[in-house]
Amino acid sequence: MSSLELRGITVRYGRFTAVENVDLLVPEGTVTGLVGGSGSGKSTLGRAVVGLAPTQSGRVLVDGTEVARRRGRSPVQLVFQNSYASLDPRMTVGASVAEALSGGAPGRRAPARERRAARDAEVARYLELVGIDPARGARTPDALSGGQRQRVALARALAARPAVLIADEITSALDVSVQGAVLNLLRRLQRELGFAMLFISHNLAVVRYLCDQVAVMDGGQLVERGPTGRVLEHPEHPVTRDLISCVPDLALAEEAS
Ligand SMILES: Nc1ncnc2c1ncn2[C@@H]1O[C@H](COP(=O)(O)OP(=O)(O)OP(=O)(O)O)[C@@H](O)[C@H]1O
Repeated sequence: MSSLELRGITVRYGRFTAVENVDLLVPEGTVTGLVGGSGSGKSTLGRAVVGLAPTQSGRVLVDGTEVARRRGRSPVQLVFQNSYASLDPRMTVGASVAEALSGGAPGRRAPARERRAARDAEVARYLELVGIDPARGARTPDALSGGQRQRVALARALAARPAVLIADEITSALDVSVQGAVLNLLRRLQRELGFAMLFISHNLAVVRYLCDQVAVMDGGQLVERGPTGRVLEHPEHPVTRDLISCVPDLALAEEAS
């Protein structure tokens, strides 16, 4: 089980401050939903965690150790809304997953044939884990549906054995019928593998389903955070109330409580 801690993260695009002094803890093996209006800074914060945003100041810690000081592969993986952005269009999806594998037996000294067989078995294992027939590993991303591509993007992220997964609107480009399947899969894998997850979404119903805690952003700042039930049923900040009032079922739940 792993945890993610952000301390004083500030991100600027030129003179514009997109994220300001954000502190956030995603406790061991739990899921925090990051919500907020369009342009509030959610994606920028997610990208800052993996070093893809121009972070001005702040620290990212995984299991109490600063990520920038760790050696080797990053313990944090990011999956985007656009699965095309996560996968190289020229590579087979099997090769994309293989590239992300975090290594392991057999060692460098093993014969090439043995190493290749072990790698292929690992790739098949990750594709199966996300419900993709390993035979599809020989295809390129354009030969898959959006839902299948997003599953492969997830397999690729998990193949790196992340301690932390940042999921940025990963189902919003999918049909509603496929969204449910991908969310169920994500919830099952998160529980089984025990990684901490920052789940960025504008869909509060999905956040209620998946997240232990919710953090609300507005204008680059965190304005409210707490256990999901408390935040969604008894919101304290006007921004949170506004977000909830846009979702009829959640608004009714709040009125009833
Ligand atoms: N590369 C960039 N250069 C300049 N400004 C940017 C860049 N990326 C984002 N911004 C600005 O930073 C602010 C936060 O954007 P961000 O994408 O993080 O918001 P968001 O909460 O994820 O929004 P959405 O829900 O619409 O995706 C916005 O005002 C946006 O225009």
